[in-house]
Amino acid sequence: MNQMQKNQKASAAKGSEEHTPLMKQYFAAKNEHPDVLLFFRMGDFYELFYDDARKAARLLDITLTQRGASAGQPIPMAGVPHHAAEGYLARLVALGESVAICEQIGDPALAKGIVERKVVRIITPGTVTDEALLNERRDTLLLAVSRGKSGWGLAWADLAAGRFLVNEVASEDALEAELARLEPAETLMPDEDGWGAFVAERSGMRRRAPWLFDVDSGRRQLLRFFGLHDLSGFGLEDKPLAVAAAAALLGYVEETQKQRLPHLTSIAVESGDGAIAMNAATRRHLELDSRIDGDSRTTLLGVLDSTVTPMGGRLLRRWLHRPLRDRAALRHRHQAVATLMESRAGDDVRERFRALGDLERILSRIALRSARPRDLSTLRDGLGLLPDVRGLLRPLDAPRLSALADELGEHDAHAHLLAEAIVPQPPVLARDGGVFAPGYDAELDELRTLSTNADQFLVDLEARERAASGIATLKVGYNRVHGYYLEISKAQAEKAPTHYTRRQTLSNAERYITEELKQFEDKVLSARERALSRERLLYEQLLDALNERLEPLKRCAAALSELDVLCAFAERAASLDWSEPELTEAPGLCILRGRHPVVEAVRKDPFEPNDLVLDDSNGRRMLVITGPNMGGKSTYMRQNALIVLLAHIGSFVPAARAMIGPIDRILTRIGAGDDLARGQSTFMVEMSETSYILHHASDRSLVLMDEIGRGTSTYDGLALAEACARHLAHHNRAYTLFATHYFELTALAEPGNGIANVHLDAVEHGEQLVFMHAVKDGPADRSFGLQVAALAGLPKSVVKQARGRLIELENQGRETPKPSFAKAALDAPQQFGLFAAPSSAALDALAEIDPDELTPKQALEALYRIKALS
Ligand SMILES: Nc1ncnc2c1ncn2[C@@H]1O[C@H](COP(=O)(O)OP(=O)(O)OP(=O)(O)O)[C@@H](O)[C@H]1O
Repeated sequence: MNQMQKNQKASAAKGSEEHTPLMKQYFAAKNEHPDVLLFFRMGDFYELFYDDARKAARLLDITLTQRGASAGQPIPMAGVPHHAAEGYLARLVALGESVAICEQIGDPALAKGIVERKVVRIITPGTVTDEALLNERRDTLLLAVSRGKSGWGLAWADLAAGRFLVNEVASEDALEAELARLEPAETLMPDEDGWGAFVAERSGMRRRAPWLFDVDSGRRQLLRFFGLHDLSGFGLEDKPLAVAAAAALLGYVEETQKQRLPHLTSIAVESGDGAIAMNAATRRHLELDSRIDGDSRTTLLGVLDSTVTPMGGRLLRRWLHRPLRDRAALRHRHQAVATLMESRAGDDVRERFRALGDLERILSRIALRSARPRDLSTLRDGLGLLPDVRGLLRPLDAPRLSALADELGEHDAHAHLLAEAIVPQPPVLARDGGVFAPGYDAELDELRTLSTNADQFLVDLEARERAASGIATLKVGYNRVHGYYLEISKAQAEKAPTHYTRRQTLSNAERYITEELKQFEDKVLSARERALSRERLLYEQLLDALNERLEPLKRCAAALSELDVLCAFAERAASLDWSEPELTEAPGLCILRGRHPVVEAVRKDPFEPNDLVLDDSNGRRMLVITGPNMGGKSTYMRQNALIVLLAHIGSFVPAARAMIGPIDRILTRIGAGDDLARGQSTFMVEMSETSYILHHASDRSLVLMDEIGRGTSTYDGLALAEACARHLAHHNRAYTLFATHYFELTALAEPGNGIANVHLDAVEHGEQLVFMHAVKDGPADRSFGLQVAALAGLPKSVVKQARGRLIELENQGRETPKPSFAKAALDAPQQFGLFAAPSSAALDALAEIDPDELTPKQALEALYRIKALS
């Protein structure tokens, strides 16, 4: 029980007799929903009390006041206006808070005592479906995790899109990777000990009673929910942990939404086998869609996402986080992109899509019966585009595009229905009517005619009564409370005919009703009322008709989303000069004139393209990359990973040519900007990420290692870096890019052992240092560390002092033999010339010389000789 609950319980218990009836009602509702903020409807406001009020005041920056006292204690209170509640709810949900909405149920005017109130809905970060509470371009997921002997079960649902998926994973690492991929807004877990911090400390975590994750009752629950006899159709028979998670998730959704969920019609298994595996660290390091500094534009998604519709944008994000291994499917995507680009049909489709809207979420709202009139008009306009889009796709020769054209389906009847039913620009809310077009429903038209003709009747009546009474200023009016009236100014009131009955007295006028006006009022008002209820009925019927076609309509929305993404790929490829990658069956990576898509996009100066060739035949599986700070090592490594990733989502790539063999994983160890936030030391994180890589990399994995070992003392770091490099090269045999400042590691490269050196260069122009950014074969010959430090604005005196010390160190290094730690620390048997001493021939020659015996000329010649030997 948290502090808030204790306070409230104490306060409620202290003197429940003395609590006002209203507060008793409040406590009853609050006790049922102790863990969420309770929005308690009072007239035009939602009020929050006690700790809820304090919390809301803090989170929403609203005023904390007091509402009298109950049980002798002042009641802290904060409130938000009912009409503006959506904005506040959106902020709370974005902060990971859940809110129970307690509405007034009865009519306050009719209630004896206080009006009845009831919690009608609980809004939680993972279950929201209201347009205003959702991020347009990001899936909002609710996820449940179950735990068993064989691993973990995951189930996640996107209620706003009507998707429900499950998976099982065997290791904690895989669980963490899935959480990083899916980024759920809310996660349900059994309330038990022993969860890793990456689960237990996630924001939006909700602990639930462990028995809610029971497999057997979970299976029964799923069968009941989907109305099935067995779960084999979903492929869930041998996935008990996934079943348990799915049932826990459904239970929570039913509990909070308090309504049916007809749009969750099936569960799909999304196993990890079909995707290129990327762990949480890799997703972070590659800055796919977020950066530590929060600038999402300078991420891969920021550059790549030129989708026109929000649903296309969301699909692209999903693709980016789940690169495929199915090369046939990828080739079909590449071919579709090439065709859209060459034919320019992509541009035409995109043009049409600008009017498309978010059909995927609209269909969910139709299923949940919360669709608003403008959702229906957007759907109408979207369906109206289909013939055109199909026409654009038909002539194109690409199997995926033909398949998508088919999946769009035929929805003419429903397009027609909507076109006939809805006025061109319907109102925001269905409540006030005016949604249905004239001619759609005869009964509605008749009722509307009645109220329209009423206007003429009133004009006539006014004229007649003026003439009969002789009061020229008499006028007919209407107000909500008193209905229709005849108004006469105070001065003329005496002339009012006797059959006028007084209805209302104002300071300067009297208002009357007549029998005729009363009859008219009943007829018109009831016509209006009946027209409104007729519209409500028609609205429900329209939703019914659309719900009958929900599945084909959902398939249509999915096909439109995919088309949007493929067209965006075509647009990007054309605008950014990207080329079609070749997915080869032969292993290896050959990327010619590759570029970093994000660095290229943000740089004002041209980007220097670089090649990467890794395969067995040329003896290069690992590149040791050296070069100055700022030389471009990290950029080079990441650009190759991003190119591989882009190829595996179906996009073209920023390279002149890319031939890419089968890849099973992308693994990275780069930088460590967010380590402190994660409560581990920089070095600890570095080592645990490295350990993960050494345990998981295969000969089909692409591994990036950036400056490993730098987090500890030089010799420890160097020893570890070399041992890891050797393990990766000889044991994992992964395709590895290994950037390092330890020049000693360049000695790892030997003919035939799969390791090669490349370097990046800089040249000094007087005081200036110019980075070439070109990757060249061979090791770097110097580091320019001090020059870069000077560029960074280190005080001149410090740089000067460092330069002096460097010379000293270098001289010492030459004199003192380096410690022979390497053999002991490294696990590999081979001996590498780690700290290659000056060549022994040169030393021998030096030993033979007696300087006292030499003339200056002989000394100079000897020096040249020794230099040649070294
Ligand atoms: N191929 C390139 N063409 C043009 N500019 C580049 C290229 N590669 C890198 N750069 C520029 O150089 C900057 C530094 O690159 P990067 O961070 O990759 O260097 P680094 O060698 O990894 O440095 P450090 O060793 O200090 O981490 C980049 O931010 C980018 O602006």
